[in-house]
Amino acid sequence: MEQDELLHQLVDPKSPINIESLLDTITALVNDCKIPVLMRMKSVDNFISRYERVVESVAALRMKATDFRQLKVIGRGAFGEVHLVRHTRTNTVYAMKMLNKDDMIKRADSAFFWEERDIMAHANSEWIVRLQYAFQDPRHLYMVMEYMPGGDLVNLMTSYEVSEKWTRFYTAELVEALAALHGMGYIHRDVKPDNMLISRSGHIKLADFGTCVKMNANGVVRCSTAVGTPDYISPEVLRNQGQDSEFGKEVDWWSVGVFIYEMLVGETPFYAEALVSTYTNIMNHQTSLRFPDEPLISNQAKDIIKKFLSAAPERLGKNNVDEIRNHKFFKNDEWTFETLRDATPPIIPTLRSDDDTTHFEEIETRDRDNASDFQLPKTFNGNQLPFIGFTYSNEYSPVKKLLHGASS
Ligand SMILES: CN(C)[C@H]1CCc2nc(NC(=O)c3cccc([C@H]4CCCN4C(=O)Nc4cccc(C#N)c4)c3)sc2C1
Repeated sequence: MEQDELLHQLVDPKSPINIESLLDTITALVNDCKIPVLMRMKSVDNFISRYERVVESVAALRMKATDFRQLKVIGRGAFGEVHLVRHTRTNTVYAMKMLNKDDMIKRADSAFFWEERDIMAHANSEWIVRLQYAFQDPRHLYMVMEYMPGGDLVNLMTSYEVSEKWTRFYTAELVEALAALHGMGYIHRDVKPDNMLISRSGHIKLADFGTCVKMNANGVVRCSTAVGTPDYISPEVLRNQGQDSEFGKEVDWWSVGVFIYEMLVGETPFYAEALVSTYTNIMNHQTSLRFPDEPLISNQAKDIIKKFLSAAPERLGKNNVDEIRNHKFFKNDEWTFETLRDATPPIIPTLRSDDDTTHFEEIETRDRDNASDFQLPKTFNGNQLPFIGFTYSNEYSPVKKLLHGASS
């Protein structure tokens, strides 16, 4: 029956008209209309006086920032920070990413977070950091994610001399994580050690999906803005910067080649003082790729690096992931790609408590005086509209229980 179909839309986590999205909508509308200038209009004033209290009471019942105790800043990006937090009701520790809505609106960059939210919410993969909740208030978006107490691989590389044995393990896990992400139809575009985090067990997961993009039916992406960090960016993404270009998931396999080189050599293969020289080295990778005499690198390691750092049409992984898994670099007597998850990782983080942050760099708290740089808009700008539908909870929400009873 039609009502049943509608009922199911209300509780489907992927529906744009599920209950969370509808509550986001009424909240956004009130917040965008609650402007003195606008309320001089009768229709706006009547709407606000009917809904302002309702929206306030709804906000008090929904998940909010004060439900979490801030413990420590563990990361910072262009539009926000990640904090280690403790959910007061359940006492559980999470990593909570906060993105500043004002900055995103000002920079007209308020759509990149959808891929990150959808990937972490629906991946259901041991290789991808999990999204527990997503919520928002008039100033920020919040993503409550599983805490990865081992820190990122940059921190590991600066703390240890990484052997080929370790590199083999972490590269194999990265290959499986990218295979899972590509399997969901996404390209990462910014694969680098900063985005590989170590869990309590010592296995790694991919994080930070802001640069991800969905492939089209024939597995390519038409997109000109070159994103990604210079050192890891592939030549085809660089070459077609600006023009409309097509590229596929092989851009991520290029970055794996850079990653292997960096773990074994200690610096990235195309690094140069000036950014433009790094770009030149990447474009001329056939000639610029060099292996130093020290440290000694095995032939199979050099071979797989060269096969990843090659032109897109003949790059390793272009046809399928198995051509990567079968490369002799991964041959070893401790694990296979099938048993990888049960293998013992090189480093199992030593943790004194569930909120131990010793594996994260100290980050100075930015004393942004928010009050000053947030001014109320002069008229209806629809500044809250880009964020409608962002709120997510993977738990069986009370609404679902209520509706489930009704529709069964
Ligand atoms: C230019 N446009 C198009 C967009 C391109 C993509 C993009 N990504 C952004 N991203 C950000 O603004 C941002 C904010 C906080 C932290 C982080 C990462 C970078 C540092 C750590 N981090 C992160 O996500 N950490 C993380 C994630 C998950 C679990 C744990 C733990 N434990 C830690 C990124 S802003 C922006 C603009």
